[in-house]
Amino acid sequence: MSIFDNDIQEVLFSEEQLKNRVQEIARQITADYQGKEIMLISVLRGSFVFMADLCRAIDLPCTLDFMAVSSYGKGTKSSGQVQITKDLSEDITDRHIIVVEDILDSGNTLSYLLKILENRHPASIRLCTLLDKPERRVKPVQVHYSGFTIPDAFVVGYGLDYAEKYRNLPYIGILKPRVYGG
Ligand SMILES: O=P(O)(O)OC[C@H]1O[C@H](OP(=O)(O)OP(=O)(O)O)[C@H](O)[C@@H]1O
Ligand SMILES: Nc1nc2[nH]cnc2c(=O)[nH]1
Ligand SMILES: [Mg+2]
Repeated sequence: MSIFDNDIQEVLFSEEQLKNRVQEIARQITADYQGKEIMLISVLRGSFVFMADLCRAIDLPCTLDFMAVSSYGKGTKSSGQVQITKDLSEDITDRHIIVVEDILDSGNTLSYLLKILENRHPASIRLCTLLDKPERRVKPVQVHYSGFTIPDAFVVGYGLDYAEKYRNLPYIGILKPRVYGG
């Protein structure tokens, strides 16, 4: 139960389902990178909840860094203009990077971001996204780890916002269109 329940049309993933899937992804990453040290890069702000759960379930030497980009502003459609509002604190040269995202939608954010990071010459770079909305893709993006494929609907919760709200909802749900005037 949450004070936001009334704004949610349908629960897509419960807390339990999210927890189980995050653990599966973490096990896969742990197996794939045996003998290596990895660096997780969380794309703020949406991925902070996923990052917090994922990193604690990965059993590898691991460093963390954060980058902030924004293209949605207060709306439900990508502006197409991706802005870096905070860059990394660490050098990623020769590091094994996993970019951690909450959602891959049009692909505008990640195609832009991955290009920038690749130019910094990491040893390797992979993308881990909790949600993927392939129907909406405008820019192609290669995904290595994906939690769930979802339909074309605006979702909130578990870090994902609408106009900065709902990030603290413990589950992921489809927002009622009346909430954003859709
Ligand atoms: O594939 P795309 O269409 O580019 O959409 C995905 C991006 O949109 C959201 O970020 P947003 O710009 O809303 O910033 P936020 O993480 O601070 O909410 C989300 O966290 C992804 O980064
Ligand atoms: N909250 C939220 N942010 C997004 N960014 C891109 N797609 C979405 C979505 O469905 N929900
Ligand atoms: Mg957002």
